[in-house]
Amino acid sequence: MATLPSQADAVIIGLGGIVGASVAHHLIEQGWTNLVGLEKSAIPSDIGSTAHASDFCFMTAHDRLSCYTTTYSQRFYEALGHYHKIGGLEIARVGDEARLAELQRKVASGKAFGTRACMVDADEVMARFPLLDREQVLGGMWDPDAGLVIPRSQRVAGELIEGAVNSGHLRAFADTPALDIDVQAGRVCGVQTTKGYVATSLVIVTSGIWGPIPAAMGGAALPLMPVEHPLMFFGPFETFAGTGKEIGYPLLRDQGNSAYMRDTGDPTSTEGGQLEWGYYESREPRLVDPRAILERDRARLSPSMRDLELDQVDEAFERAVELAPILGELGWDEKHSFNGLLSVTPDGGSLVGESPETRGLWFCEAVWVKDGPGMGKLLADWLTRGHPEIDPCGIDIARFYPVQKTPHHVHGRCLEIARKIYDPPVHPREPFETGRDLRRGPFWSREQELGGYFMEAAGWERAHGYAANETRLDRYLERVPERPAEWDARHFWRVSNAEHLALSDDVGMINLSHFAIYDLQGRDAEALLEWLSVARVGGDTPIGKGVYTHFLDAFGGVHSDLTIVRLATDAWRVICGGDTGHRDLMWITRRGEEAGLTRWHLEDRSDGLATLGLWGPNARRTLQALADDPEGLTEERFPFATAREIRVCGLPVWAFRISYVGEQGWELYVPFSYGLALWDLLFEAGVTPVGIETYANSRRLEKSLRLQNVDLLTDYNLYEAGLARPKVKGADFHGKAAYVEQRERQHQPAYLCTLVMEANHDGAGTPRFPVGQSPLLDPQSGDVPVDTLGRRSYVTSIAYGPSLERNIALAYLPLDHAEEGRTLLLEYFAEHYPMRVAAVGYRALYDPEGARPRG
Ligand SMILES: NCCCC(=O)O
Repeated sequence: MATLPSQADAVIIGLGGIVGASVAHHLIEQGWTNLVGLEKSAIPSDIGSTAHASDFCFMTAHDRLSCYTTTYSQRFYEALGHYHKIGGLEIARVGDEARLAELQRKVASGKAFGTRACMVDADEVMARFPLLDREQVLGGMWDPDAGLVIPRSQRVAGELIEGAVNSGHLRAFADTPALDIDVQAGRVCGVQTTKGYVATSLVIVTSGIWGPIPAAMGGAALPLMPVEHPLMFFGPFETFAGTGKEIGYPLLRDQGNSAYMRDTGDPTSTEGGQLEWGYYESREPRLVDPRAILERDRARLSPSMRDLELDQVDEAFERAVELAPILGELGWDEKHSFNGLLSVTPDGGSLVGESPETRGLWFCEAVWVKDGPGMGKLLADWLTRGHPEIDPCGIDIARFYPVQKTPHHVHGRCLEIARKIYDPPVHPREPFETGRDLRRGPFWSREQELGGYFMEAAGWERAHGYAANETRLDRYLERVPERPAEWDARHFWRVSNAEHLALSDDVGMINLSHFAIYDLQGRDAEALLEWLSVARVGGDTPIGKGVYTHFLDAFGGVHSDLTIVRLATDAWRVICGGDTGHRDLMWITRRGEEAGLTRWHLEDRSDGLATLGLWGPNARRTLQALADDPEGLTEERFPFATAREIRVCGLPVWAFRISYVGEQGWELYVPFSYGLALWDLLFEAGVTPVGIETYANSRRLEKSLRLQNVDLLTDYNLYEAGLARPKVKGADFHGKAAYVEQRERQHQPAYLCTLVMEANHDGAGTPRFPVGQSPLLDPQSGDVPVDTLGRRSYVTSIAYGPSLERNIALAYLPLDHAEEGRTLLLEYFAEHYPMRVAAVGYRALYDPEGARPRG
């Protein structure tokens, strides 16, 4: 038996599944040579989710990263000779028009993110999968590249590990659980195992449903819960007996019933295979504590294969038989049917990247078989090059604030996600029901009284509009179109657009308490912020000056979009969006450590300072009427992009003259205890409360303002995003070399453009107000434009702008399409809407000269 080495460059905990094996394979491919893999069971694992997985690969999803990792994985399996591309069907049943519409939306996502899915009618569904009752089928989606990992992803894991071991760069240890992770001064130092201790500065946890256990050993919280997933087998099913086929029909998803189905041809048997039917419990999913998973010797089949109770599936199974009567005819194989455990997370995304709690503790968790090799590649890129080739913001473990990783929060959200794995179609604006009322600004009680329509972001409750404004602003509602299509109007309140107009006519206040606010001070604070920022924030930057800036990754990709205000010679206030705030915090601390800049102190003010945006042509007049020093608020004495302390009827307010809504005004920062008083003063002075919808969507799009992780991604540089600065600052900064190289190019491969919808009526004459990310098509070719780096054009943000009376969108277009006046087609629920390019690069459509905020 091999002896555990005393030292390794990386230790993988949970090597034996498809994820651990893929991570090892891709690290070695990228030059890593001294890896140790620990597996508590056999190699490949015979107890984890890989061992019982159905091995499906459906290609198409509503998010770009998932399409990227699945496409990579599919090609990877195919190249190994372990992929059977039989295609996949997703069907809608008769009477379920909403499901059919969802499939149309999915086809559009496939176009946006690079898969080949298309709609098919009921006859074609039947031709491809003849086991169904034709009377039940409304139509479907065909994913031609979908398929099955054959013989098994478990076998692929075994082959990858064998190859890695044979390369001499991986030492693999079966039956070797990790007992503890040695962490000293916040850094991983080694792993204690049943076979001894191995020193290492890098641990990668790929333990699947057990992931939270090694995470806790390393001092980290991993927000993941296993959930039961019934899998039933019927047969023998003889259609493909003796044909040599391992699977005969395509994969079939019946999401309206939260179920899927496939045949297992089993060419090794003359009796044939079986029919497999799987179900995602959407009423009462059964979550399992990872610590309560049975040990191997106590489980009938395996720890991740629990016994199935028929009452878990009764109604769904009846519906399954309606669709596929053969399931009722073939006998149920009780002995081999089971409840497979799989991982769910609080937002449905995988958990990848370095733990915020412990340096050197990395995760690649909550990954499906269809994404295993893709995630392995992504993680290897991240560890080797410093960043993956696709922005990992949606899977980065650092996206969660600590409170979002507490057991109560995780349980509620995981339950919601488990219900949504297949059903119902998830709306892009859909709020969570659990984990609400977690973080509330001091204005919350007033917002309640006004009938706030609350949604949640980063734990904060934010009103998108106020019911009370429906009568106060009824004159504006006349100028705001109704949204007759239910999907377009879902989780949207028309009054928000009336508030938008009222703010621009007079003055409004917006609760911005969700901002993440970090005050930095100390000897290295200036050097640190200068090192991270594209813009100059130190040096001769005057005290009180606010600077809009970006943090770049090493390749010049846009990682953070934020504002930094100099508070004193050695102190700065860093203001980030709530959604991005925790990742920005990790970026500041970790890049600082790496640069040896550690003599600074950071105070997180996010829960102590509430923010009200006061904006509109009458903002100054209103504030002057309340301020202790009205003359101090004139244009001359309080210029744009400056900040200082003021008193508002005696209340201590830090006022920052800035605008994200294209109007004159201030962000007013106030200690929480004074928040209600400030709100009441402004309200009594006649200021209209305006929901966050205006700030985050409608006016943002009218001003062509980009949102990090939505329009701004590390996949694109600042020149492409239209946000590069006129001059490159002299001092060095993170990503500068790439930034300078990008600047020297004559053209960029793509440009972020602003587009307006020319005609928004669908084929039935219904006006549409698209939501979500949709592909753009070239009207000549009918294809999505693709730039020279292979990036596809899709609408990153879209909203109706009531001041312009148009749907307005942002999208990256390749150089040869980024041309003002050019028209592209937006695909939305299978219909096409002309979108005219109104601006290439950054130029606002509302008040393009920017006169209003400076007025
Ligand atoms: N558990 C098998 C995967 C099913 C699916 O991809 O829909």
